[in-house]
Amino acid sequence: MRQSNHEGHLVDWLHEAQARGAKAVILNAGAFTHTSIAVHDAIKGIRTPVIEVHLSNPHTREDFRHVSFVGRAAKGTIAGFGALSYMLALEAAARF
Ligand SMILES: O=C1C[C@@](O)(C(=O)O)C[C@@H](O)[C@@H]1O
Repeated sequence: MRQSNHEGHLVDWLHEAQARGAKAVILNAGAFTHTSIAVHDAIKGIRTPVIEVHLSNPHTREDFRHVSFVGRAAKGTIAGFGALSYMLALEAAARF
């Protein structure tokens, strides 16, 4: 598990995930979810499936959180279940 406040780290780690043969990436991109074309393009640029995760359900929050550049590129999204969102994403990653 990795954490960074820097968008470029997320881009680099997505590329690294493919280079290292990761089975999947579970990604909570935080506020970059709603702003980052760079993260969107990195997800599109790798074959490794990316599962978008959020603790909260962004669709029940402010309008600006209703757009997800990550979600447009991800295999699927799990949101709104708090920490359980990560467990559900792990379960999904293990099954495909
Ligand atoms: O940083 C965060 C947290 C979040 O990704 C979540 O896990 O609920 C949802 C985002 O909208 C927000 O910017």
